[in-house]
Amino acid sequence: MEKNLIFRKDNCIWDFVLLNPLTEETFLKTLTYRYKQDQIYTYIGNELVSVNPYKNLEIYNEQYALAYLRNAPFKLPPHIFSIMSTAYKWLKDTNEDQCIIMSGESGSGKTEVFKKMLDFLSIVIDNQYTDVICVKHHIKHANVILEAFGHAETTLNKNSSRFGKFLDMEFDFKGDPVYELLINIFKIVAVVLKLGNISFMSITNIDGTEGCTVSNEYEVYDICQLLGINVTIFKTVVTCRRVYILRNLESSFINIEMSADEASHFKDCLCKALYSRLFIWLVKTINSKIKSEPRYKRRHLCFLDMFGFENFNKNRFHQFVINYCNEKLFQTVFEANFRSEQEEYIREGIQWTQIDYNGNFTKYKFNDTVRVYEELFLVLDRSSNELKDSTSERYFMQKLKKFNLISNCESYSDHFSETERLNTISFTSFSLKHYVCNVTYNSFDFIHKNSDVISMDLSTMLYEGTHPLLKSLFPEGSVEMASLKKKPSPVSKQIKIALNGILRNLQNKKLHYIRCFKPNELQGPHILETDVVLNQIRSQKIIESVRLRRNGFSFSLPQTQFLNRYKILSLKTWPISHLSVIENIQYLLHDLPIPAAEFAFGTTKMFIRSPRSVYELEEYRRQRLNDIAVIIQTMWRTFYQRRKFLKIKRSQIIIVTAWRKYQRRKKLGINKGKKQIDWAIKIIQRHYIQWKRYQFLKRLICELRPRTMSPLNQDWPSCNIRLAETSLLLRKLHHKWRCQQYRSQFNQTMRNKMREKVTASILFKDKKYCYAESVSKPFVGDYVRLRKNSQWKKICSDGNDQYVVFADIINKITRSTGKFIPMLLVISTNSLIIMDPRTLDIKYRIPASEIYRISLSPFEDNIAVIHICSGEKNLSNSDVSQCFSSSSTNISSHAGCFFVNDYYEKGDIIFQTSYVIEVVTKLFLVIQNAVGRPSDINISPLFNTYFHHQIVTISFYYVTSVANLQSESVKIVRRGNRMEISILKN
Ligand SMILES: Nc1ncnc2c1ncn2[C@@H]1O[C@H](COP(=O)(O)OP(=O)(O)OP(=O)(O)O)[C@@H](O)[C@H]1O
Repeated sequence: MEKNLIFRKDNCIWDFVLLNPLTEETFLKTLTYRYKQDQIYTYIGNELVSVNPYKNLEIYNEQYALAYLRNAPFKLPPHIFSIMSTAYKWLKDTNEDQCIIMSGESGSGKTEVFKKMLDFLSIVIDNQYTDVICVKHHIKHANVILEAFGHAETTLNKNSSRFGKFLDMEFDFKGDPVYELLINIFKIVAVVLKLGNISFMSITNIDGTEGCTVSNEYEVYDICQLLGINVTIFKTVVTCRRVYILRNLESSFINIEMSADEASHFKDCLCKALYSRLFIWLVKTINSKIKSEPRYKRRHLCFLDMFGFENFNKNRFHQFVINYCNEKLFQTVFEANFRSEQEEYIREGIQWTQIDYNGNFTKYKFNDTVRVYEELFLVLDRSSNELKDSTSERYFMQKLKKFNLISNCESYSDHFSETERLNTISFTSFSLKHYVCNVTYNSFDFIHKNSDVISMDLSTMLYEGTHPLLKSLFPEGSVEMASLKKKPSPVSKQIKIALNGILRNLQNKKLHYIRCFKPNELQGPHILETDVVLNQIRSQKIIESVRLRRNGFSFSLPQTQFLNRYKILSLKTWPISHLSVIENIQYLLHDLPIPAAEFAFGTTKMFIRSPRSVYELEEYRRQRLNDIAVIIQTMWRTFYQRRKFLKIKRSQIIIVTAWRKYQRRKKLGINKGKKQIDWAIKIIQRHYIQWKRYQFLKRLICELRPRTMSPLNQDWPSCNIRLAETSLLLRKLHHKWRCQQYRSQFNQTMRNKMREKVTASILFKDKKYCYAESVSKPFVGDYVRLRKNSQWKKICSDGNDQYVVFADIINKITRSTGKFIPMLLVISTNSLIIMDPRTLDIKYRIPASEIYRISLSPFEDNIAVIHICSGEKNLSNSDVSQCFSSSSTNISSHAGCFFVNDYYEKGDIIFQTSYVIEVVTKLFLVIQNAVGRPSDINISPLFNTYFHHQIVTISFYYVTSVANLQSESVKIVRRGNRMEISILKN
């Protein structure tokens, strides 16, 4: 269910199929209850019953449309959007055209349903195509225009359709409509209105004959101006009748003046002709504009909104035609719904108990009434052709009697009928038995309205007008047509052709029914008149429909089509199965999570009982199609990549072959002359370089011998560029040798100092502004004493262990956090001790084996401490000296101290130790970057290193407060000359 969409609480049943017991009373009670709750829609299986609310309900907005589009119909309360959504989805998913039929009396809400459905479509149809947006507007605009022209107020409905709508929308394969629309003309409407204002005045001519004249001439001028016709001709045509006479074998026309009444009647005919022809032209124009090119087969979604059944006090030709359409439509729907469906069950061998749909209407026979209509139309057409005075209804009635074809039918009765002889039915009236009720029609004007003919003079006058539409509206006015004397087809014929066309159109479509009910005759909200509704329940055979839906099936498909459509839902039937269709369907049904009772096998078809099962089946199919789409995608990608790979492989083979070929050719001595020259060049080069090297070594011996042994001496003779590499190696070797010579002079104390200098150099070189200056200064070792006014203190020195105190760091930490008193941090090879500087109480002790291997203090100006140690193994002196000798870093004196007592793996130490020094230096930068500027964030990192050949992992701890030791690990991997450092959070 959609977010933020609140459906009204609905405790009553949604589907009349579930009604128990099923009687007119229970049906009416449920309908009334739901209507009072504003639940105006209820299902009968896959049909919908709608009761006109006569008030606006907030259930037709975009949110509702999308909710019904996205959800299964049975998940949400009944709604027209649900019917619409089902039809739309079927249209997209199957090749079947869909048609939604709205049926019901005049004022039951059919047109509103139609409009809401268009709203639904305009919401759900994809907006990305500008054509589609255009179409949506066109549909709406066309509907507004057609409503404006074709609706009128009647006693049954304030906005009653006077025309039937059959909207046939073509959809392309993407489910978007593919047509456009164009309309507009108002001048003629203005003429019709103005004609209505014209009145006639009786006059007596000089010869004593009666005539008439237009009393409000200004209207005539307006009309003539709008239509572009001559005023004098107009006045003559509307007041005189031209009569053809034959005198002394000579024919001529004379004008006979009409009385005021005659002229007024004539004017009304003109009005009607103008309006009706304009409307027909409008519909034709819209149809021709919206018709798409029949390039390929598209799917159709149709809506049939017929004018509703009408029964007034006086029923004329209009009602006669409207009710014919209703009768015929109802017969078709009824046939499709009851007769053909039940016949199909029997034909297909489905166990079926016949439903008696004649029920209360045994006296009424559809076919009878429709047949009577057909014959009445026939008589009407003949009468129209024969009759010169087209206003005589008596003539029509006599004709009916004369033909005497229909008077024996039960559905028909008139003045002459036995049953009606004693009744009050007038001579000019006849009565027909309709599926809704008996209706008495007055045949007055039937012939005239059916023939829809206007005088030749009028047609000619209008045809010759300058208004661009008149020629198309009155083509019979042209000289050519006039000579043919061709009359337009009678209305009855036009109606029959149009209706039969529509009904034929319905035959191949899946029909969806919306049965509209009118709740009351007052046309107001909140009132449900039992009699009014009961009559509709009976006339529409609703109870029988519910019974049919309850016992029948909502959906059927030929077995092969059923299998083809749903076989993807079982692995036994898809992709390939060699079983028979029936066996496959049986396997398929077995694998489906839908009860078997929902399906029935006919001899050639499969039947599915409830709409819910059909929907579920479709949902499963849709999901499965998605899965299959993924499989196809994957397979395509695999195929595509493999094809690419094979192409690359082939190219590689071609390149390698070519290369080998080239090598072979080279080896076989092709281009021999060039090879010899190359060889000679190489020999000469080699001799030259040997000579140069000799010269260089000689110079080295001379130049380096008298020099001092100081490792600080950077002098080195220059050399030829080809000897640069050799020169560098020699220089390094020489430097090592000089360092060794230099160190061999040291005693243990000096050695220790030197180690500290080296560490200080690692830490501060290129980082401290005073570094360069401090290099040559001897390292004193006791920097505590160097610091005046500090709380620093050398605590003790016991045996091989030495302690470094850097209270300033602690001081700074505690000052910045504001939580702790100044502390002393003591780092030894065995432990880290934090002490109160005033009392020298040990506050915190961490065993060295657990915490650190290298500790580093990078903060205070002149302080840097690197302490490399291990609880496991001490380094021998030779190891240490080897370690230092491996370092190319200059040993220098600096404030700070350094201890080396490292664990190493044999054979790796030289490389690894120098590497660690490099690492620590880099690490320092990493930490700086990671935690910010050291002066702001006071941390004291403690490093822990492990050496595993080329991989060094250093864990370091940093103290954000004395009591809070946090740890992180840095993984360092050496790749050639490059070192990759990454921080691993613990
Ligand atoms: N769903 C609805 N919500 C609100 N008002 C409605 C609804 N359906 C119908 N109405 C009201 O009922 C009136 C009559 O409805 P509508 O014109 O659709 O009837 P109809 O069956 O098409 O009649 P006809 O056959 O005479 O054309 C509408 O003008 C409208 O005021």
